[in-house]
Amino acid sequence: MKKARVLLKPSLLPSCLTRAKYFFSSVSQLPSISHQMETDPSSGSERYCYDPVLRWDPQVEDYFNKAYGTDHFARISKALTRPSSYSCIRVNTVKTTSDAVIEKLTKILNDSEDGLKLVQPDGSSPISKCQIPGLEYVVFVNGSGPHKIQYDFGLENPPKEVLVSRKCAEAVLRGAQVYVPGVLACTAHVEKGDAVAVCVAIEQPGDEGDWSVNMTRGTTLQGLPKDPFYCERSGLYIGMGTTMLSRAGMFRVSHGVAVDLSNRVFRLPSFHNVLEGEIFLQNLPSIVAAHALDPQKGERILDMCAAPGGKTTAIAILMKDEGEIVAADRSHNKVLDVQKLSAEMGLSCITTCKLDALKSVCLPNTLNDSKTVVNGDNSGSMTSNKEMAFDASRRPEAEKSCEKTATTEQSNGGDNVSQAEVRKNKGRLKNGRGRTQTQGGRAGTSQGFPPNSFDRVLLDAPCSALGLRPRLFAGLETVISLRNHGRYQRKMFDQAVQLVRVGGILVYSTCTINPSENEAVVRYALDKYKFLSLAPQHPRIGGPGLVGRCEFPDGYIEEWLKSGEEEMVQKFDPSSELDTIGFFIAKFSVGSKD
Ligand SMILES: C[S@@+](CC[C@H](N)C(=O)[O-])C[C@H]1O[C@@H](n2cnc3c(N)ncnc32)[C@H](O)[C@@H]1O
Repeated sequence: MKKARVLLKPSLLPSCLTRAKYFFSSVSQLPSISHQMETDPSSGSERYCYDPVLRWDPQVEDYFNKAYGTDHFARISKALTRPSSYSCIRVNTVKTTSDAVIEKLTKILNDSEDGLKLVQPDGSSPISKCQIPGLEYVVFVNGSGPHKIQYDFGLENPPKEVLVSRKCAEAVLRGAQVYVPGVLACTAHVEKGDAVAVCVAIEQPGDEGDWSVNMTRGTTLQGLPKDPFYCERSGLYIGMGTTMLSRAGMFRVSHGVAVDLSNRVFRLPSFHNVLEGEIFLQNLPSIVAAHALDPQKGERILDMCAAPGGKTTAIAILMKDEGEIVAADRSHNKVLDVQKLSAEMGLSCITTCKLDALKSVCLPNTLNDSKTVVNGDNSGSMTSNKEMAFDASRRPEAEKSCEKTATTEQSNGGDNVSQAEVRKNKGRLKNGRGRTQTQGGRAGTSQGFPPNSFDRVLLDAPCSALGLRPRLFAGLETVISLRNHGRYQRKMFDQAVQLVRVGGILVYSTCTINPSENEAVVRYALDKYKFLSLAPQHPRIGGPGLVGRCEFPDGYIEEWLKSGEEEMVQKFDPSSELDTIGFFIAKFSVGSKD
């Protein structure tokens, strides 16, 4: 067995370890996930193993190599192909406590076969409470891997196989089952109950610089070198399991588990449908982003790109469900997801609306034309509005009329309504239709909000998502598309900055490692809006941002942070000891806008 590789530059270790000190007192028993697996060519283990190489567009790779250094980027790239070695659970403290959740999860794991596999080498529980001050409501469940799977076949006698899509494999590596829609191909004559090796089909380069899997669903595999995708599957085996359906069944039915993957390269518990409403599976940096916003009870907060509502609900819990959070998203269906999650978690301070973040600011001359509607889902928050620091009733009538929130079509048919009607509806909805009954329905459209109408704004921007783990393919992003993400985010930022009141806070976050969407957006913001300044974040467990600039071969110059700014942001590096997704958080204080 080769030795585990050191994942951090030695010079970075002291500061990272200080940051990680609290964290690691709870996640200290994690088996290393950087072991290279033993190989034995004669047994086919070079082929039947998990050792993926993440493919990038060459220019993107070049850009990231310049930004991070070649060795560091190679480590990031490798880390992205693996799941984080633990699951992070945010406890809904409005409903329960970490201790109660730990007790319930322990029982659930003890009662399940899979739970036994998670018990740590020293026999201790894989479940622990986060030790970072202020984050005691976060619970970790350690997983393990990569495990060497005994496929028990040599090259002469290949295993029966099920080939799954990349998306399916990424979910399976995070602990999901292999569901029927994810199956692309299967060996001939597979019957229900057969032992199969599960491998993944990853996009391959085409003749015209395109990428595709190029395989028809239902393809028959023989396990022979003449199989389609034979070479490409090498090193892409994610486990061994038992088929729940015959080959014919897998391609006939539309849903259900295709393979019970009992022997996995990575073992992480699945929390699907577990303790619904009491817990939420969320990456640690996302929880930290909600803390960076530092929401206070009674404040009025805008979450501009809120769906599915992970951060919205985290913010609501930090506010003890007192105040008003407007959770907006461009997608109608996704807004319904936020409503559903809020209801499930029993949070009443969340108002939802469909709103394009690029049109979030409604200017005074549009106010007269705008429609005002009531969000039945927000009936609870209407009550708590009375206590709000930024009380809607104290805002000018013109400002209030700018808002139009969820379920409105149901209450007023989407027509313009008077304020009196609005208030009447609020009361009716509060005592009438239950929150969950609004879910089936509709998300109202907002016309935007007046400038300076929020105490705090979170812009958790749509991004290239190049920090998400595990990721098995990254070839579609080009330097141009990466720049375009940054452009889109800057436009959203232009809106966000107008909506925060003087003295308020704006948090910008992404789940990508791409500096064009992180440091370059911060540079843009600080250079354009002189009234913004970077604010300290608590807790600060991420690493520093990138200082400097990048000159591209086409002459484009991208400016990043200036010296002294790097420690004000949090950059979560997937290859660091924290073992999180790649994530970026910048917090801005809004000074006088004059
Ligand atoms: C990174 S996700 C947000 C995740 C969310 N904050 C959470 O923690 O659960 C980005 C979201 O932005 C939304 N989005 C994309 N473009 C948008 C736009 N122009 N206006 C509003 N939302 C947008 C997407 O629908 C997506 O739900």
